Amino acid sequence: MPAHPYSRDLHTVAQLRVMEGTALAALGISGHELMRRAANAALNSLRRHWPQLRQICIHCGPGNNGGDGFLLGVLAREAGLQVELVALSATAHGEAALARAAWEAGGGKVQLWDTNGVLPTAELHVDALYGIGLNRAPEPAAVRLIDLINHSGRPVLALDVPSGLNTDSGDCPGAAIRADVTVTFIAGKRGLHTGRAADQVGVLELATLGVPESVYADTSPDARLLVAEALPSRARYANKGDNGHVLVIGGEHGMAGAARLAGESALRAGAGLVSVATRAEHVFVLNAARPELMVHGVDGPQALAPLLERASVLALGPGLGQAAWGHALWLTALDANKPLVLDADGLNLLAREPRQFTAPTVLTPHPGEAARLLGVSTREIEQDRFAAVRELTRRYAAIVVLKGAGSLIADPNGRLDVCPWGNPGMASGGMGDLLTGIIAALLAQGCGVWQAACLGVGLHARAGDRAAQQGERGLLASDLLAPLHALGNGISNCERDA
Ligand SMILES: NC(=O)C1=CN([C@@H]2O[C@H](COP(=O)(O)OP(=O)(O)OC[C@H]3O[C@@H](n4cnc5c(N)ncnc54)[C@H](O)[C@@H]3O)[C@@H](O)[C@H]2O)[C@@H](O)CC1
Ligand SMILES: [K+]
Repeated sequence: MPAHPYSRDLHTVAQLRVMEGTALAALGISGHELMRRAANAALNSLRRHWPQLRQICIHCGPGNNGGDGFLLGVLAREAGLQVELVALSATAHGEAALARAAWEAGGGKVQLWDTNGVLPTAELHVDALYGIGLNRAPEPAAVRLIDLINHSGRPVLALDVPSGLNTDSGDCPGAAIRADVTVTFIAGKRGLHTGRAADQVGVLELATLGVPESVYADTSPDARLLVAEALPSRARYANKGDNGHVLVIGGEHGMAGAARLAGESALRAGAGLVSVATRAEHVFVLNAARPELMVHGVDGPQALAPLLERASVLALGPGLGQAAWGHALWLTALDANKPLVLDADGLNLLAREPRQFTAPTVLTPHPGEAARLLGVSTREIEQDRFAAVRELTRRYAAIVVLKGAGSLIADPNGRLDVCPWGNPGMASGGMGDLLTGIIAALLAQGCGVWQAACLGVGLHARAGDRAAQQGERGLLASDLLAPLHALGNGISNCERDA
C-alpha cells in the first residue's frame, strides 16, 4: 500500500483538534461516525497483526479515547470476538457516553476498574485509556492498571497514542503503556516519534479515516519526518579539491579517538580532504591508523592559523577538552568565521561563553549538552525536546541537531525535522564524533546547511541501523563506517558491509 501523501507530516495536539473539526465538516459526518471509523481501523489492524485472536480485553478511559474503545468493543463483538471491557470511571461524557451506550445496548458488560482489582485474562489488551487529551501524569488507579497491562505478557494494541505518553512532547510524565502496535488516527503526531516514544509506541500505523486530502493540505505541520534521500550526485570529472576540505579540531591528551572518528567519518561521507589538528603526541598514531588523514600537531592558535586558512569547513570539538589548549583553539577557530559543525566540548565551551553565529553553523548537542547550553536540567530538555531545540536555534542563531532517540533538526525559522531511524546500540562512545564528521563532509561537498544537517543525521542513523543488524549491544562507532560508505553511494543492500 503506498504511504499516505501526508504521512511525513507531524502535528501538535492543538493542530489535531483543528483538523478534527475541519475533517468532520468536510466529511459531513457526526463525531460518533468518525469514532466508529477509528474503531473500525483499530479492528482491521488487530485482525491483520493477530489473525488467530479469539478473545480481547479493552481498557477504556474517561474521554473520547475510551469512546474509541467502547465502539471497538461493539465491532469486535459483531466480528465474533469475545470481549471483556474495563472502564476507569463509572460515567462517560459526550461522544464517549454515546459509544458506551452503544456497547451496553448490545448487552455488553462494563467492569469498573478498582485499584486493587485483578487484570482480566485476555489474549490481547487494547489500550483506550488516554489519547491526545492526556494533560498530566496518569492518576494512581490508572498507574496500577497500566503496570498490570505492561506485565501481562500479552500483546498490547494502543488506540491513537500509548496512554501516558504526551502526544506533544514524546515525554512520559508517569506510567505509560508499552504497546506492540499503535494505530494512530487522522494525522501524524510529533510526540510519537522522539524521546520516550521509542519505548512505548511499537509498530506505528496511521489510519486517516477517510479524511480528505484538502484537510491535510490546509494544515502546515509543526514538524516533518525525514525520508531517506540520496546524497547530491558528483561530477565524474571531480577532483579532490571540488569536494571540500574538512578540518577536525580536537583530540586533547588521551582523546585521539574522537578526532580520528570524526576525521574518518568525514572521509567516508565523501569529503575531498580531511585534516586533523590535534595534540602533537597523537600525530603518529592517527597517521598510522588512517593514512588518508592529514594529521597536524598543534600547540596553540599560531599553529592552527594556516590550517584554518586551507579548510573549507571546520568540525570543532571532538575530544577537544575545556582546558587552556582546547579553549585557545576554540576561540581561534570561531574567529575564522567558516562553515562549522560544533560538538562535544566545543558546545560545553559555548555554554560558558555564549555567542551567535553568522557563518553557516550546525550545533549537535545531546540532551546533557543541550541542558548546559540552555542553563536547565537534562530532565527539562527531555520534557519537551521540541521546545528545547527551537530555543537553542534562537539563542545561538544556528541549525541545531538535538540527538537522542528520534533526533530533532531545527532551524531558527521554526522548521523542524524528526529522524525516524537509529537504535539504542548507538548510545555508545564515539557515535557523536561520527555525526560531526559526516555533517562537516556534506557541507564541504556543497550542501546547504539545512540539507547537510538533515542528510547527515539520516545517513548516520541509517548506517547505525545497518550496522546493528549484527546486534545492537556492543555496537562500535567504527562499525558504522562501512555502511556509511555504502549508504552514501546509494547502495541499500548489505553485501558491501560483509
Ligand atoms: N474528536 C474526534 O473527532 C476524534 C477523537 N478520537 C479519539 O479521541 C481522543 C481524544 O479524546 P479526548 O479529548 O476526550 O481526550 P482523551 O480521551 O485522550 O482523554 C482525556 C480525558 O482524560 C482526562 N485526563 C487527561 N489526563 C488525565 C490524567 N493524567 N489522569 C486522569 N484523567 C486525565 C481528561 O480530563 C479527559 O476526560 C483521541 O486521542 C482519539 O482517540 C477518535 O475517535 C477520532 C475522532
Ligand atoms: K490510548
